[in-house]
Order: sequence, then C-alpha cells, then structure tokens
Amino acid sequence: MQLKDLPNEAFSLSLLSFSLSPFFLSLSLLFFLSLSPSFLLSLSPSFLLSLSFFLTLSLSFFLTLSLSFFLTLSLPSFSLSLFLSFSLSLSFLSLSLPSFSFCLSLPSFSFCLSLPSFSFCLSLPSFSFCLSLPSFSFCLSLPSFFLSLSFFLSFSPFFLSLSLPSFFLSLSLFFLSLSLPSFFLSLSPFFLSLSLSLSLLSFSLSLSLPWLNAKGLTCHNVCVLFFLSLSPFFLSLSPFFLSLSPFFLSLSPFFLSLSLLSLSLPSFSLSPFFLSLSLLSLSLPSFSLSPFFFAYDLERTPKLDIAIDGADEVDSQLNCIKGGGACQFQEKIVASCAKEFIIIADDRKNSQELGENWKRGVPIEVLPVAYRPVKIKIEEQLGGKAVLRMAENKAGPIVTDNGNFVLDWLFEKSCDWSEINTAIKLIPGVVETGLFLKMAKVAYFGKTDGSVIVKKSQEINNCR
Ligand SMILES: O=C(CO)[C@H](O)[C@H](O)COP(=O)(O)O
Repeated sequence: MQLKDLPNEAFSLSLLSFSLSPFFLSLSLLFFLSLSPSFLLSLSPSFLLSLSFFLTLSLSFFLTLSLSFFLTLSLPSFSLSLFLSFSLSLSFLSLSLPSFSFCLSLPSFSFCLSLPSFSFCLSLPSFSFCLSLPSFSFCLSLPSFFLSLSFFLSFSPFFLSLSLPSFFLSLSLFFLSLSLPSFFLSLSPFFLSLSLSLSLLSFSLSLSLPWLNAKGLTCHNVCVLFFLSLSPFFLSLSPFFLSLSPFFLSLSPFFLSLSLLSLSLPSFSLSPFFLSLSLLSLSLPSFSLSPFFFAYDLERTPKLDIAIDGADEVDSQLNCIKGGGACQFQEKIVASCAKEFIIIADDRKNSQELGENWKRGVPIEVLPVAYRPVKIKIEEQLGGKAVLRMAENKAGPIVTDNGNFVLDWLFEKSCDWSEINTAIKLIPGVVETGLFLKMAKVAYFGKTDGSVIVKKSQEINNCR
C-alpha cells in the first residue's frame, strides 16, 4: 500500500500516537508528584500548580492533536505533517516545563525556608546524588545534541524543527539541574526518564526515518516507525517506575518487556516477538502479585490466616521461647493475629521442657527507664538472674525495634509457664515476654540428615 492510498484516519492515528507522548508524560508527572514528599508536605499550593500544569499540557495535547489533524488534511506530504506535529508536541512540552518547574520549586522552597533543619536532614543523604545529577543530565543531553546537529547538517529543514526543541529542552534541563539542585532532586526520576525518552526517541527516529525514506511510505513501514517510536517511550518508563516505590518497581520489567515487544513487532519475525511475549508474561504475574507481597501493616490487615516463625526452643506442649533476636514483642503481636501459628526450626530447638537445650533464658522486653526495678523484682519474685542483654557490635545494651531493652531471665528450674508469664507481665515496665504459650499449632524441625520432625498441637491434646 502506498501513502496516497492511506485514508486520512490512518494519518491521524499515527499522529495521535506521537502527540500522546506529552500527554502520558504529563500523567506520569502528576503521578510522580502525588508521591513526592515535598508535594505531600505542601499539598495545597503544589496541587493547584500541578493541576494548572496538567491543564496546560492537556491543552497543548488537544491543540497539537487538532493541528496535526488539520495538517494531515491539508498537507500532501505525510512526513511533513508527522514532523511538524511531533515538533509541535515537543515545543509545547518544553514551553510548559519551565512554568511547571517554577511552580514546583515554590512550595519546596517555602518548605525549606520554614523547616530548615528538617530539610537539611533530608538533603544530607541526597546531597551527593544532587551533585551527580547535573553531569548525568548533561551526558544525557549530549546524544540528542549531536543528533540534532547531525539532523541539522545532513537532512532537510524539517529535521531542524524536530531536533531543536529536544535540544533546547535537554539544555534547559541541564541548566535547571545546575541551578535548582534540590528541586531537580525531587523531580529527578521524571527528568531522567524524560531526557532518556527524548534522547531515545530522537535516536530511534534518526535510525528509522532514513530507512523509511528508502523503503517508501507503505502502511507496513509506518507501523514499523510507530512501534519503534513506542519502544523508547516504554523503555524510559522502565527506569522511571524503577525509581518510585517497591510496588512500582514491578512495573519496571513490565515496561521493559513492552519496549522489547514494540521493538520486535516491526520485524514481524516470530522469535523476538515470542521472546518478548514470554518476558511480558513473566513480568505480569510479578506485577499483579506485587500488591500481595507488599509490606502491609496490621492496621490494614489485622487478621492473618497464617504466621510462620522460628523459635529458640519448643517444648512438648509447643510452648516456645522466642526473642533470641530481640524481636519477640512484634513477633508475638503478629502470631496473635494469625489463625494458625507455625514454627519452623532446626532440631536443636526441639525439647521436652523449656530450658533443656536453650540456656540463654527467657527474653523480656522492658522499658529502658524501668530495666533495673524490673530486674530486681523478677529476681526477688521468681529467683534466677535477669541479665541486661548487651550489644555485641556497639557499646551499651541492645535496643529493640521499639526502643526498649531486653532482660534475659535465666531461670533455675522448669516452671508453670502460664503462671510465670502472667507474673512477669504484671511487673510495671515489662513490655512483653518471649514466652509463646499455646500459640503454635504445629512445629517442623529439620534434621541434618534431611528428615523433618513434625509436632502438632492435635497430638499434644491426644497425649493429655
Ligand atoms: O525469636 C526470634 C527472634 O526474636 C527468632 O525466631 C529466634 O531467635 C530463632 O532464630 P533463628 O531461627 O535465627 O535461630
């Protein structure tokens, strides 16, 4: 099929794909904004300003679309209208970026002014990152600069209109990154992906346009161009999503695969196509499963079906001592929220009675202010010794995830653990004990020969 045979709608569709990119960029920007801390901290002005930016971009998008359509109808040359619409999109995008950057810098600037110590703390770890960004964005702008130059020198004036906006955009990004490091930091993933996208787009166009000229403007070739221009877009989305949160991390392989897919589609040869499809299908489950593996807290999921944990010692009744790692408080909360609590340990943890194999006592989490009175009360009421657990790699006692100390109660003889647990918990200053009584339903003990001993609470009830 030749160019003249193509209906106007086909042109419009191709042009639409080009003018879609600023639209999606603006969407991703908005999305990124909603995640950036400076946006959250200065919600109202930032929201209004980003909304205005979004409207500007949407306007430019529709303007570009209508212009493209008009050009398609009126201009005989398809490539002419294609380049013009693309350069127009880029121009609109670069026009709206400075105003947007200004909008964004205002709230973060006022925030920095009002909370200098906080912003200082925030900026410290990212300082080195800030320093490296300008040079990085400069590097990114170089290829598009040279591409622009080569376009300018070797092709028609239409290429000039295509390459100049992207060149100036990269240049402005470079200066922006030099002059507004803190601002650039907050937007860095977006700008990096934008620069990458533009560079790759220019690059793929530089590769595909001469090829298209040589091959002729057939429907198939226009498709090749379409998919080639899509792939850098998806490719640039990949690092963009990578830089966001763990959830969006899973989107990264997805977009990487999409880029591969769109790269392989034009060739219509089956092997890269199926390879990409398999990659895509590989990344889809991780994407769809990611919400399930997200670190939800007990506020969102207070009821759990199952909790699996290790233990320091498990007796014949499936009572456990836990807290060798000083995490028993949070572990007990989690275990208490689960319908089934399962222990997996090696067979050295398998005992008839607590204290048989585990000689480091019952870990007790205590408020730091009360550790000494608690220690004295335990020793007076229950005998044995309550020893403040000291850190191995730093001076002073171990501090738990909850900011507390741990006393290891070295008991003298086997006890009624339920009574002991209640007695310890009644001492003011005690946060939680490492005694997990009647909580586990089943315990699996792995042996060195590879076999597994299974202890079930059912069996225990039968034994009683
Ligand atoms: O209770 C714990 C941490 O507070 C652990 O489950 C317990 O110390 C067992 O650890 P490991 O399996 O590494 O021996």
